[in-house]
Amino acid sequence: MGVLLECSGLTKRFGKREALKQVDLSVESGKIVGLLGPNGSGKTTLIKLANGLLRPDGGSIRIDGQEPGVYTKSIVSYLPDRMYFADWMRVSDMVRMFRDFYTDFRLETAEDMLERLEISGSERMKSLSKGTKEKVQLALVMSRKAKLYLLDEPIGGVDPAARDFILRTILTNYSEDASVILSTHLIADIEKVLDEVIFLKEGQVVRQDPVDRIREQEKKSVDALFREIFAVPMGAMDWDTHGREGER
Ligand SMILES: Nc1ncnc2c1ncn2[C@@H]1O[C@H](COP(=O)(O)OP(=O)(O)OP(=O)(O)O)[C@@H](O)[C@H]1O
Repeated sequence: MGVLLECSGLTKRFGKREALKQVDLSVESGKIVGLLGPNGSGKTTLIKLANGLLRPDGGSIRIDGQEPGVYTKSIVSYLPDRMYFADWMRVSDMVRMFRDFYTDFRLETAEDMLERLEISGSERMKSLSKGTKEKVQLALVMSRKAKLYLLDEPIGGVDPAARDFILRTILTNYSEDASVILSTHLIADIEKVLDEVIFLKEGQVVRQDPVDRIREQEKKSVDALFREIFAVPMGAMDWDTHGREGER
């Protein structure tokens, strides 16, 4: 299995803030990888760089050997952290848009998934709940036969029962030589499907390991390890008796 995503010295700045600092990492094809880290650690920035929505300020990022561009967009299926469609559209319009846009779109897969999720094609996006909109988007993104799926918080807004369906959807809808990179805060829910994890802290990779190795070496779950590495010291905040943050 070859390397599908490779970052070398990857750096991204927003003004004076360094969102990513000299990131080196590689992801092989055939893996489901969790991109994990606290708020502001650089997960979305990395995903946007991989998708060509941002340009690096230093270092490089390559997908299937190429810098993000026309070719990589044809093999990457991207679920953004925010909605990007017009509210007036019906679900069926969205399906049609994906079918027209992407030659690798599998119409039957999309229709089957939406049916299982009990989402009708005639529904207007604006009439759907936030979680249902997310399900529609994920169903469409996973219906492409891509080489790399970049999913930014794919289960953030959906209820626990639907999360399992979505995880199974992710597992069953990518081919063996494809990879999935997903960011999430819901580690306990998702770690059972992950092959590897990448921990990001303040724009740097602090750990990249297969999940099995973490369980073997650390004798704990990824969720427990994450909580340990990223624990916020109790003394960092003082709370007064009314539950408000106290003055320090
Ligand atoms: N467009 C922007 N302009 C300025 N700063 C930005 C911009 N996008 C991201 N940042 C900053 O870059 C850093 C990394 O942000 P990013 O959104 O990648 O983090 P994240 O790990 O995805 O966070 P979260 O878990 O909260 O979604 C943060 O400090 C953020 O404030």
